Amino acid sequence: MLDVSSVLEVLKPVQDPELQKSLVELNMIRNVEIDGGTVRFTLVLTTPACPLREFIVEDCQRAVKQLPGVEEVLVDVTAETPSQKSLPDRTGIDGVKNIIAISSGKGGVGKSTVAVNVAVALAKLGAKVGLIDADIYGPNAPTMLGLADAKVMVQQGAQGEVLQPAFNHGVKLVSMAFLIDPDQPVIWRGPMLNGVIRQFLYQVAWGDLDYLIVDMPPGTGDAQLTLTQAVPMAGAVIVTTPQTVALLDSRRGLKMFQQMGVPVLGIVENMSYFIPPDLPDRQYDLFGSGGGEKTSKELNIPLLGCIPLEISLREGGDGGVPIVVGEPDSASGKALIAIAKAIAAKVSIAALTS
Ligand SMILES: Nc1ncnc2c1ncn2[C@@H]1O[C@H](COP(=O)(O)OP(=O)(O)OP(=O)(O)O)[C@@H](O)[C@H]1O
Repeated sequence: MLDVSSVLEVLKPVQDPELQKSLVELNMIRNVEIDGGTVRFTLVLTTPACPLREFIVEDCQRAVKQLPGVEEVLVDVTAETPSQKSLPDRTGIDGVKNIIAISSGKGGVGKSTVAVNVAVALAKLGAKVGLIDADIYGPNAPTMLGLADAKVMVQQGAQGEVLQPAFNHGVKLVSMAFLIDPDQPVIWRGPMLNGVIRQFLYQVAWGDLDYLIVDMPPGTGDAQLTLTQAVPMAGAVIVTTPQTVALLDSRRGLKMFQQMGVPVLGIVENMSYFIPPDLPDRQYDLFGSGGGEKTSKELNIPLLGCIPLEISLREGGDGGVPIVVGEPDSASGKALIAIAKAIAAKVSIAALTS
């Protein structure tokens, strides 16, 4: 007899491939309905950016089709991103589920490019996303998001004055660039940074967010400490290039996050190889190869992906149309979308298993 409990019974052995637990036990199968030979249910994933969405749906369909009398299995897929656990000594942000730092040991390795494209890719996949550009040395996220001329507006909220973030490509943005005078030397900007980071966390009308991405200044300075001491973080991603110096610097960053109790979700290797625009099938290892993989193995941190050096990626950044929107099928576009999915998966696993 085809009924709800027999459907749940055959679905029990189907596991979330990353959490390695039963979908039924994780309460990811809901609203089972049976209409003649048609079985319909909702699969609630832990992130709209789930990289294994299709596989999970197929596994569910295969399992239910084993039941006699089933002709059709319809799966409605939705997502509820789990929230990172709050910590006794750190204050979360109301409505913001997961805060992720994008960090690098040194400047110019493509940290902002990764932060912006990951944010936009997650938004495109259906998540609610915010981005804090906390980089005092090169606050270029507004340009990359097509918001170079935007201003953050101050509004009177219930809790006093709040900043209204700028918005484009599905991402809410606040940036140091909206606040600083570009002609002022960087040395004068440093002292204001800590206060500004707190303001960007707690005095912005973020609304509900699945992910708040923070584009950090390079290195292991005060901004990192302020952030990791203030809010509970879902994790940090370290961007590096294949060059050894960049790798050494990123090790320092890794240690700092670990000491502050922030999980390091993985390493992203940028500028891994060069793809000439006129010879898109060729690949040149300009800075040597395999550095990210080697570090990932040595430090036992996952390698989330490798991004090629591609002219269209820089052009997308300069033109305010991130490559994951402008040319999602390019090599770097694909790499960045896969990295966004990998980050989302790691965050969900951490939230559900910690
Ligand atoms: N894989 C890539 N291919 C082509 N250009 C890239 C790539 N990654 C980054 N760039 C370009 O390199 C420049 C520096 O990148 P980005 O601003 O993202 O680095 P950053 O680490 O955030 O630097 P900073 O520390 O100065 O903020 C930008 O012009 C960007 O478009």
